[in-house]
Amino acid sequence: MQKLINHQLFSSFYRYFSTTQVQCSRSGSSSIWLNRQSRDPYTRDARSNQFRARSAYKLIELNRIHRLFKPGMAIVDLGFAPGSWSQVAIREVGPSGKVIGVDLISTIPPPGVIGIQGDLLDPIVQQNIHNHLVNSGDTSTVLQDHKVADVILSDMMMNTSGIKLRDHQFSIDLCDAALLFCAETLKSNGSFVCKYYSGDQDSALEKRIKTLFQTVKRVKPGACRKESREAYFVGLKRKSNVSRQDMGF
Ligand SMILES: C[S@@+](CC[C@H](N)C(=O)[O-])C[C@H]1O[C@@H](n2cnc3c(N)ncnc32)[C@H](O)[C@@H]1O
Repeated sequence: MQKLINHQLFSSFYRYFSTTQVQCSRSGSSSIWLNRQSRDPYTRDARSNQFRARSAYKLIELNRIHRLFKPGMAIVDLGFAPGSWSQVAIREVGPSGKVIGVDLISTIPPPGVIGIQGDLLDPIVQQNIHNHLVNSGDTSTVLQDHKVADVILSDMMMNTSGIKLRDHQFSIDLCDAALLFCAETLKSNGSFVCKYYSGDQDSALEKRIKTLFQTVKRVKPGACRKESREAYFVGLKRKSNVSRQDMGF
């Protein structure tokens, strides 16, 4: 928990730092970036299929391999802006399902998706998600410990700084926050997808995920940039009766 509090204090500094850095580096390399985008098949496909971002194809591939979604499911999409994962999820679960997207950034959610602006690390935001999952949407009521989501997705990350250690640590903290949220909210046998930036703590994180899920896979979908350290953990079949202590928190 102390780690999460530290993370909260750190995040406002990090947001400032990373935004400033991106602004500086974009101006120097914008033509290279634009050139790469125009030649990228995922960017082209995303545009013609009206996805809000090329990252839709990462989730499409993960779903093709692991069959995460079924019609009628309740999905939580952590770090959903601009919304391409939520577009994929709502298409898969259909009108009888539910997709709740959460992000620090204010974003108009895709049609059919419930959007919540806030920080996953904020307990009020977590309560709000929980309330939407059980239908009331009433944030004044503190609900009991119901496990109600079928799938929890986390593509959470701030702009990367280019400093490997910092990006890795930051992503591991976000994965831990998402994993703890799974422990509170995900149904038995439910699934988890979590983005991480690879580094020396990958195996320790994998071990924590394995305490909560029967099967854990590491996947680097084709749409991830080859040069990027980004990859995903997929946790399948959530075990029941696992405590925070069992998970090493
Ligand atoms: C790579 S983007 C997600 C892209 C999205 N999956 C899509 O396909 O459109 C990562 C998002 O995570 C969000 N994020 C980072 N930390 C967060 C936090 N603590 N709580 C909620 N959202 C967070 C960022 O604001 C950012 O919009």
